Amino acid sequence: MYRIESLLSARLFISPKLVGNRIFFISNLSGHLSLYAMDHGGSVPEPLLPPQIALQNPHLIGGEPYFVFPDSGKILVMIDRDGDENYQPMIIPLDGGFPEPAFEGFFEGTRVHLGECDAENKIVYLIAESRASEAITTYQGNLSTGELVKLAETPWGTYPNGHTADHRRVLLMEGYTFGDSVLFLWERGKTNRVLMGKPILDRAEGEQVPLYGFSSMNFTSDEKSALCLTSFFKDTYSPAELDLNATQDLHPVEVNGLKHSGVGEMTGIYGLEGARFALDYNIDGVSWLYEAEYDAERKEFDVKHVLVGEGTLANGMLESFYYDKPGDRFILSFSSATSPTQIYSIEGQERNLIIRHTREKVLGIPQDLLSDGEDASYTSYDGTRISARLYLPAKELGFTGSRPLVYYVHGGPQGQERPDFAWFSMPLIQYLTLNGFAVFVPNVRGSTGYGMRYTKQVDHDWGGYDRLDHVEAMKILEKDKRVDVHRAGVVGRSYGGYMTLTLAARHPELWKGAVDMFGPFDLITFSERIPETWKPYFRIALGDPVTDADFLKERSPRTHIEQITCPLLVIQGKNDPRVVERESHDLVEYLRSIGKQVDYLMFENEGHDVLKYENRVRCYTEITEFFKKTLQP
Ligand SMILES: CSCC[C@H](NC=O)C(=O)N[C@@H](CC(C)C)C(=O)N[C@@H](Cc1ccccc1)C(=O)O
Repeated sequence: MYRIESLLSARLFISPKLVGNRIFFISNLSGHLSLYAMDHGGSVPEPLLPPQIALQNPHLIGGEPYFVFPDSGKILVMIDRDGDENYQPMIIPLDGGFPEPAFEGFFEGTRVHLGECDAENKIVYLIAESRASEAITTYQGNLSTGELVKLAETPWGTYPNGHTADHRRVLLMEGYTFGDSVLFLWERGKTNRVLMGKPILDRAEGEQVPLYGFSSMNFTSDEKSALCLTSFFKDTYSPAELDLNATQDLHPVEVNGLKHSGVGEMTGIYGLEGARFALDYNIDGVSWLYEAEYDAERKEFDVKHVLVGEGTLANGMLESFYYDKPGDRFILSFSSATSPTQIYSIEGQERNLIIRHTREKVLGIPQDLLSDGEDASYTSYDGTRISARLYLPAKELGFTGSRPLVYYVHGGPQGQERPDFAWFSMPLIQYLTLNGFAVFVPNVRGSTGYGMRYTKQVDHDWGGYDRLDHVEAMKILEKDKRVDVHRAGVVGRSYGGYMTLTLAARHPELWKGAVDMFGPFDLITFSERIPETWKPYFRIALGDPVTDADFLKERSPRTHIEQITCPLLVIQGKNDPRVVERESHDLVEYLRSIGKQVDYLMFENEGHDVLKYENRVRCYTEITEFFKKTLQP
């Protein structure tokens, strides 16, 4: 008999930053996420925020969760209220304290994201979403003077992505849907100029434009061009150099000396110092990070060191890393399917000094009783390769016979399930295998991690071809004697919750139980209830609730839900701004009105996640007990 408390005793150690002799990090040491600091070399972590403040999961924030400004003796930290995602930039002293609004409360009433920060010049970039209209405004802020300069305001939002050393020129990216973006140059005192792409308002009705998939913009040392990541030359993304004195002038850049092989994407280029960069890759979910030097003449990167991907830091996921320029060191958070998040620093000129700063463990359960998972990729109905993993109970647990199946669907939809102990799903997967279940985790079309074309396939097709990939997976799993597909349950959060409802309603013969965590039930009401600033994106990526009403109705779980035959458990956070509580409430009320079996678990102090310790214990326990009851392991 294993307890969920064993898995949850492994606390999160994420978003570390190394400043002088101090390691700053976010952790749930107290039962909810907060900000801490400890000495490099070891000391008892000190809380930097009062105990009643709970931070959001950095993965959901979209931008920096906090930033340290040592010379000003300040930390800028993004704080919401119990998951409502109305983040406000707040200031605390370097050694902690009660947060005060930054910029004299200028951002009150908006939802703010913290973009790039420059500790030396005390410059920050902030993106403020209106809570009343479709307007997103981008600012450059000076923490020393309190000055705020407006860089742009659009319904789509522009995200600062690279700046010159003096911050007089900034690259702004306006994104419409995944990969479809336009790059602007902001220059102090001048009108914003398009560098790459065609702004949406200049496009003819139905006009097809090239997808650039831009990210990771970095000005080169001479500031005449920018290095960036793009899908323009390679579907799985590659570096390119953009001439800033011209328009639409992009050149491919090679990378020499990579050590990994396999299917995946390049995911980031980060300027370290001068011509030195960190290059980030995601190879079938596993992280690789290299240190490389850029040769501007040859337009090539030469890898100097493997930072993540080999040795201690192999076969797992890099949650985040931070480069400490004065100390020429890296600090990072890394986890795998069977090992919780740990903070490591990589030091020394040869990058061969790897120091582990935490000793988190799953309490009382040997690591070999956890499941590494195995590759279970398959070919779908139209020949598309679908990446997937199958987590089976460890042999030592002594389960015999074919195992009942829990089918886990990730969210986004443009997300990816990775060997990531920091994310909600991994403790659940491990707890389920400890209880005798097989857990199947696919990354169907629409997921990130397998190239731009793969990811784009779910745009304006929610519950379409991706649904059929799931149905196909169930046919393939039927042939695996280790798995009993006749005792199968489905679970997912957010878009995964939507897909859970869709699969349970449209393919009722496949399931004996379903758990929907905050999934949209009715795509029209869902679209009307999301924050105003998200509506322009969802009108394209999902469908327009006015002009595409018939399509959205056909793709809504509400339209098919009467066909559901298995029991359903619905889980929801009261403060969720993305899929509001009303959406799950409507689902539960409707199912009860037609006599279907449904349980409702609603957390008063959660948003689009389940983050607080007591809630996590309850959530994982209820999901597992539900599947024990319905699938009989
Ligand atoms: C500018 S809108 C981005 C919305 C974001 N989707 C990103 O691709 C998102 O919040 N998706 C939700 C579903 C939606 C509200 C119906 C979602 O599935 N959330 C996931 C978390 C996640 C967020 C972003 C990217 C991947 C996963 C979840 O909570 O599991």
